[in-house]
Amino acid sequence: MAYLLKNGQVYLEHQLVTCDIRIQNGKIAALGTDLTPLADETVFDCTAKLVTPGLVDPHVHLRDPGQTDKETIATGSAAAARGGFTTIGAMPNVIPVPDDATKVADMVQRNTENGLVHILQFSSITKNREAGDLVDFQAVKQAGAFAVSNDGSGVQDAATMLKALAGAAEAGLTLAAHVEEDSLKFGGVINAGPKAEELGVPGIINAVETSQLARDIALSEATGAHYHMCHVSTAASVRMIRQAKAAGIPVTAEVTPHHLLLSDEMIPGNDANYKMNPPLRSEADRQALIEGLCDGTIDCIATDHAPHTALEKAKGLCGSPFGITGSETAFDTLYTTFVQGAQPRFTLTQLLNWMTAAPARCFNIDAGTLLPGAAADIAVFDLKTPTTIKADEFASKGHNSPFVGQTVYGQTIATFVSGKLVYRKDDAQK
Ligand SMILES: NC(=O)N[C@@H](CC(=O)O)C(=O)O
Ligand SMILES: [Zn+2]
Ligand SMILES: [Zn+2]
Repeated sequence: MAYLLKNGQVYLEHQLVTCDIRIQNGKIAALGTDLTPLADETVFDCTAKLVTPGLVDPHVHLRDPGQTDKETIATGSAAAARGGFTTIGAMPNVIPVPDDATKVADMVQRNTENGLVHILQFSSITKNREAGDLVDFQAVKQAGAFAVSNDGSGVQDAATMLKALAGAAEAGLTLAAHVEEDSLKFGGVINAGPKAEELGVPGIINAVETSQLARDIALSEATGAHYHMCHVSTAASVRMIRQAKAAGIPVTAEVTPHHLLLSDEMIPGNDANYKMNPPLRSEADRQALIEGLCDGTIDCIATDHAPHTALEKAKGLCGSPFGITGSETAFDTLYTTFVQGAQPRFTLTQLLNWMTAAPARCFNIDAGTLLPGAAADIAVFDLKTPTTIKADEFASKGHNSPFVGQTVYGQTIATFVSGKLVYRKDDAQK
């Protein structure tokens, strides 16, 4: 299929320009004003719409294989497409864990066969994501892994982390770290603080994150290996990353929409849709995350889309698993609060950079540009029409989102992956 996207507000190399985009053979064929439709082209009127490189989300959980009651590659990638994402990184906490060349190759094939968007596959860092043997990083890279992570748990042993960083760097793979010191967790379910006391539930202290981050920064310095921190949640972490970067240590970091938008004070009660790992922290932490993103300490935004079943999430703060969905609410909630809101904190181009080129840079992904010759991975957003987030409209199987019921701007109108229309709002509504 060939398309001509007419007259959009196009995010092009860090600027917004009004222009047309010609899509031919899965690629951006031309940009220009007043391009005349060719005979084989379907014209899309994008007047007053935002047209951007498809969003890049380096951190999602697709649950497939192993927990397909929560999500599948098909539903998780459809959720990504509905959120405007065209490239996602799939975490390896599936069953079996992709921890060798055969299992990674199998995942890559499943992702290609069942995915609606480009799905990049993480291998684990250690065998079965457990203490013990490291994965053969060269082998999993050859099998198609784009990065390594034990997400869902931190690597508890320092020597293992040292060797993992050195090995991943040697193989040319980014190591993405879930940073959590198990011995300091003490059964916590939300942030330690007044809210946990009010609700009478065990709290998670900041040092669960920062104590391991301090170790990891030291190990990144010792090895010279690139270290990417997943879902930064505390002000102290931001400070430590800022210092590490100033010292020339090759650290990058991501923050989630929910840690930017919510603090533990906003937890309305015993509601598991506010339970995730790391937990929502204090308002001061939230403000530090916003500042860290704005000053370049935090490099990019990643959703940590973590679907769970309604049955599991009905079990309250203490009984339910950690995690909330994010793919379908990331752009509109962030845009509405931080760009379009009464007290804007980001420009639209900043937000788009953090959701396209910046994550692509952290992981060496070839995505996030609309220059001619690039893959036609494109999202079209409506910034003008308010819409209410409804769980029954999610493409994800997971309905565990604290943002349901919010009225937002920035809903996705259309998503193209390699020139193929994979999501269109009008079709979804039929
Ligand atoms: N973030 C979460 O709360 N949960 C994630 C695991 C993870 O990202 O650590 C999950 O897989 O459910
Ligand atoms: Zn994690
Ligand atoms: Zn995760």
